[in-house]
Amino acid sequence: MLTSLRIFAVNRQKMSSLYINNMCGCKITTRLRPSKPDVLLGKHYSSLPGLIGNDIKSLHSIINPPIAKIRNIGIMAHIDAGKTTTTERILYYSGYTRSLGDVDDGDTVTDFMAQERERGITIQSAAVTFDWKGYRVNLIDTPGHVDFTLEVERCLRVLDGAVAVLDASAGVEAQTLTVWRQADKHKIPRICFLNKMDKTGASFKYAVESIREKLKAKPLLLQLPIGEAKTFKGVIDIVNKEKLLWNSNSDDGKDFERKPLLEKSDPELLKETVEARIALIEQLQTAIHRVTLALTAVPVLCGSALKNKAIQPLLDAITMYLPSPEERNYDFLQWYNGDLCALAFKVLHDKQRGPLVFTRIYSGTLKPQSAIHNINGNCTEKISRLLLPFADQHIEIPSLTAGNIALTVGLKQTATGDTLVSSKSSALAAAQRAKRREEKQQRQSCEVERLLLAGVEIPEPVFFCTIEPSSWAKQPDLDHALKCLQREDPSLKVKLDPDSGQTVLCGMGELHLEIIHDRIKREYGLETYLGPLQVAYRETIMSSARATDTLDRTLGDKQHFVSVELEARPGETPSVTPVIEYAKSVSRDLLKDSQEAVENGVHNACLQGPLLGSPIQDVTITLHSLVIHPGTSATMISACVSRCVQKVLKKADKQILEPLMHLEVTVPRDFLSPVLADLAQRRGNVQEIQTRQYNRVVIGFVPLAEIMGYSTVLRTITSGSATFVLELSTYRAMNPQDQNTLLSQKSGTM
Ligand SMILES: Nc1nc2c(ncn2[C@@H]2O[C@H](COP(=O)(O)OP(=O)(O)OP(=O)(O)O)[C@@H](O)[C@H]2O)c(=O)[nH]1
Repeated sequence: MLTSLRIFAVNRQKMSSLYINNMCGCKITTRLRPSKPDVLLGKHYSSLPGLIGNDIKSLHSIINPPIAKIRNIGIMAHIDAGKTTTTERILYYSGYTRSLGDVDDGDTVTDFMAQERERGITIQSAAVTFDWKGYRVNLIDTPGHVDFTLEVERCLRVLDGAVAVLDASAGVEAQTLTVWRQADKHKIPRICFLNKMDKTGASFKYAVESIREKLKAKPLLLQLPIGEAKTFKGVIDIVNKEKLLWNSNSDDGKDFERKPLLEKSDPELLKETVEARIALIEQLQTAIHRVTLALTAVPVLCGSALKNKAIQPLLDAITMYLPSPEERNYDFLQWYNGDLCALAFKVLHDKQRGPLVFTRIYSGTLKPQSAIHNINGNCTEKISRLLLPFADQHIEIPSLTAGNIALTVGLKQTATGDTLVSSKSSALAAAQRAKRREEKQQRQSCEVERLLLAGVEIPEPVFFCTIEPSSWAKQPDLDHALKCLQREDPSLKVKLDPDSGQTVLCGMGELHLEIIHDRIKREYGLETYLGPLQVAYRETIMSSARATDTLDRTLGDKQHFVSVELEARPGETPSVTPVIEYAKSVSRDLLKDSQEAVENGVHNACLQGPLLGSPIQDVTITLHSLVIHPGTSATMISACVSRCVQKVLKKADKQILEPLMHLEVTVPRDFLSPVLADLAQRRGNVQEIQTRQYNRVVIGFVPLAEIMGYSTVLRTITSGSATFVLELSTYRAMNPQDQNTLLSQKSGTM
């Protein structure tokens, strides 16, 4: 369909240098954009069979390509594996950028997005649309840092396929494993790209072996490298028995002679052979596609993004072997019967255009100037404009069908992770269909969950700190900024400290909170002060206790009377919220009206434990007796229960739980000793030291409280040669000595 299109060009503006270094050594860079000479496409590359010609931009004007021609893919990688460089090359070869960006020069598309941010126009790389040989590819950004694993997970849910970029000199690394597991969870077909084949230490064999051993995946080698490290020149296409060389000086390389079938001497034989060969290759490619979709094997390709080698075959593999949206089995689609069902997977705030919502359409059609119903928010909103996020241009379009990624303008309530349908009645009809087709025993909430695509579990934040504006007058502006940021990022929690009245930010890591702080300044122009970073502890009890409490109060002409007796004991199974039980002696009739108030009281009391005021977990509360006089308000019932729970928790043996982190440090062997000595001082527990080529990988556990600011120390003791990945493993009971030290510190007696 050809339509006249309105194009919003996103301005590129040169900005001054900004460099934020974070805990794990990954970086956000924006620097002055130097003008770079255009680099020619690899001349020796020839396309694989079965694909449409080279008219890369032809689909730019096609708004709704056939669904079979759509690929929604993501690139996942360990820090520094080359995700950005590979993305840059992909955008260049697909024709949407005219010069090659370089992460080391700070002039990549990602950088220009950060520049946009500096100007207050928040256009980030949530998704970039481009076309490759007749296919529409939506490349969805997946952040590489562990602080953003939630964001990775959210993005994975809108992908139909993914490319795992590996550093060929390191093979599978910690973060590759994490995102691989997440992709397993969402059953996403993948291909592996062994990048950095030009790098010293690059080993195709080693990297392939690590896929087999660490990812427990079956590698399907589609290519072999021609040379390794300094001698890397190109790849062999195993399926088509072709050499793809990017070095113009070595164009031969045939080591056996082949006698060609000639048109002149054997026309019939030649025709038959060509047909048979095409059929064979088609069959092979279908088989590769099939096993990739079934997740029984992973096609493996290799190349060097930095040296501009083997990116085009990677693009071909994306379109050939990764699935189209209609090949994915999305269970919930049956409930919608072709009606609109879409997922808002990223919300951005643009100063000019207001909230921009990136949306994946699963079924039905999205149209501007139309109302949609947000199931999570239970609200109806209007989309004013619909845009296609083509690289750095946003194209206004009249409609978009299932399988596509759209950028919507006008949705003011929608938050990241919300499910959008055409109307409330459509949501109800879908719920009815789900109900009818499900077995009767299944609970209503399961049905609703299935209808809501937003099934991402948000992990509890491990860090928190207070945040204050420069003056009280700015507090409403700060509240507004935090509200917007929370809509974008559900892993950011904001609460009010009940004692001090201060605003508290809770996040997934040091970097997460640093970035929030930075964004408040850049995007909302607010100077704020962060309090010291604190670890989110939890509390539990180690013994049972019983207590009673009575509340007898007259307010106005009303008398409120509650008497309660309850017991707290350590929970049998881990649970972050208290398990509530009712003894037989408690009247069921009385409970009918007061159960909600009782449970609110228990939950409120468990938010602040008696030792540090941290949330209580792994506890069971049993209500043994409850007396309520008629006319007593729910607030009074909750207040009495809450007070009694606090009393009983104080009586029991109390225990602080601290976050224990899983740590992986990759360090050159010469620096192993200082790293181990330093970890020993941090109450670290080393489980294993692996050999990875020239490096050693230290794997172990360390309490979060001991690892704050680790990046600076690690950089110093290893001369900047080590990297590390930190991830929450569990909450662990502190030993009595450490617990006493912590309590003394907190109470200021130390
Ligand atoms: N030798 C070599 N270096 C590469 C290659 N691809 C990327 N690099 C370098 O590796 C470093 C990291 O590259 P990026 O593209 O920023 O990697 P990334 O995975 O996006 O990194 P994060 O965003 O920090 O996770 C840069 O210094 C790149 O120049 C490659 O094919 N060969």
